[in-house]
Amino acid sequence: MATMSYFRSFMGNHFYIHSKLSYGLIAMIVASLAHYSITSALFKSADRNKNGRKTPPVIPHFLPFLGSIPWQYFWSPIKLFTSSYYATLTHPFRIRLFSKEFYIIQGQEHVVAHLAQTSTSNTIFNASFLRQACAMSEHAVQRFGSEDEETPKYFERKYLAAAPLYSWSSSVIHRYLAGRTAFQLSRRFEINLATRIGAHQALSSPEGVVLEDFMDFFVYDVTSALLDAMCGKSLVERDPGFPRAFGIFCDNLPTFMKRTPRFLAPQEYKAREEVIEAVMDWQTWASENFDAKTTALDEDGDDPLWGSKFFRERYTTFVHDMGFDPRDIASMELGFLFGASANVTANTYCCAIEVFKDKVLLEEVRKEVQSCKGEDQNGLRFDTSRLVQQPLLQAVFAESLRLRCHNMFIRKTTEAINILDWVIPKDQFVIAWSTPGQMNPKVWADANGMHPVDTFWPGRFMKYSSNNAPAEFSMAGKESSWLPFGSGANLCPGRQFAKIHCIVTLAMMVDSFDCDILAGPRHLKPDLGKFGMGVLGPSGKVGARIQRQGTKA
Ligand code: HEM
Repeated sequence: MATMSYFRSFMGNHFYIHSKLSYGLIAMIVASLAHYSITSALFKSADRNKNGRKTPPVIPHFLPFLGSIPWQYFWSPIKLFTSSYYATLTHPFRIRLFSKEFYIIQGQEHVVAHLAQTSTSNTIFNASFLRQACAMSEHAVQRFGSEDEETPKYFERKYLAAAPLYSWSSSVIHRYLAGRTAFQLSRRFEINLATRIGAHQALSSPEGVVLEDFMDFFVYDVTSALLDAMCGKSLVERDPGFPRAFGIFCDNLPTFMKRTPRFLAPQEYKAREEVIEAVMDWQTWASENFDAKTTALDEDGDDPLWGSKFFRERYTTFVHDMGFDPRDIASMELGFLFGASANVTANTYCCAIEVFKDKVLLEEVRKEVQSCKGEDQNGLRFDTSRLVQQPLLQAVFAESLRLRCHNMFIRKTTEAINILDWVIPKDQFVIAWSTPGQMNPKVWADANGMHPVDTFWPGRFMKYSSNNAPAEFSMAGKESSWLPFGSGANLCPGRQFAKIHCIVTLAMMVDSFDCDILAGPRHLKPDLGKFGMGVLGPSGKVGARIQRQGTKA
């Protein structure tokens, strides 16, 4: 009897617990479906408000407390923006993650209007970059973000919503990368690169050499030519290992930004330490040896120790006048060198691979390069201003960036803003990507579907007229869907130099080398690990056989 009643009571409890669980589960499913239906209905109605000011709706989701996580972003981000539900959205909306909300801007006209805002701030990105990637001390990062810092007297504050030091530093950079100083930088780069290519070991023997990693040419020759052009020869001369360590540093931005523990990436952290030390050593040495009375300056005020007035003056202001630690200023300048080199080198590398891979394209590029040759008394090989106007070379540059450069633009509103007729309140995170526009088939597909948008085809940027006139480079009507350099208020100040760097390097290479690319499609696929952080280089090592031009059998 006792056993029976125990059995009955056990079964009764069991059913009771089970049915409670089942009811709970059913209730949760019903609540989730109801929540999804409500958020869907609100989402659909958000764009219907014709009275002007609209609020970006929350993306439909099932679980009220969890929100919506676009998982695909983590393994296939380009597809997320090109062939998922998110790709169909053409207006601003909100994503909710636990208790946080982010505003996501979709639709090209909205993205461009968002980037034009001057009252949104990117300080949060700048601070994380300096702290996490460039290892600047917390004290210095705080000073950069402080509204209480005073900038030098001659400074006119920029209209952007940025703390005084960011704003000042940015305006000095804009000045350095414009007009005559930018022109001189380009010339120095061109001369340095010509010298390095001329002395290249691989080209001294007619058989040429096989490079296990084609990127080595860009790290040791192209990047060194650029560093020498910006900083003078002393940075690399004082630490000949700098280009290699700098290459590792640039290639590992995600490692630092994600704060990967040091024991998982010892080589990467070691490389970062080396480059910070090297920049500090060069700057300290230049500061100790520069003498305003005796050091020779050229007609632009540049000197051989600092390479340019730009670095000399920034050091004097930050270290001598404002009392920053030289190591923190080395971190800051490392950040600048990263900005000036990482994307530009990766894009030029990708362009060289595309051009050497396609023999028809190579011959067409060579014809353009040939038409711009002419030695001047300074040893420059090309008429650069003519070279950078060549249609196919420009198209190669633009198409590589369209396909490979994926930027995430993250801002915080400092006041309520209007993005066309959508209103975003103060103190909100607003995010946009360059990807949806750059991969939009409606904008970029060719008429007969021969060149899908995920393939490299410079013809997208060429305009052919019917009356046998030469083809022209054209971006007409597509500008808002091509945002590798951003747009509006924070547009990249190095974009003109980036074009010169790419086209001049390509011209010198095709004029000097024959080159076989020794890698299959698997290795050439974009490295999605850096998605959102600029140009995606190939995901594997790319071998190359290079040989002096014309010596190939
Ligand atoms: C292909 C090459 C390049 C790409 C794709 C690129 C892309 C960008 C992007 C997307 C931004 C931010 C725009 C925004 O937040 O709205 C930016 C900013 C910046 N870029 Fe570039 N860039 C390139 C080359 C260069 C070069 C060669 C230099 C310097 C010589 C440079 C210096 C800078 C600086 C200093 C900023 C920050 C500007 C400021 O704070 O006002 N960039 N770049």
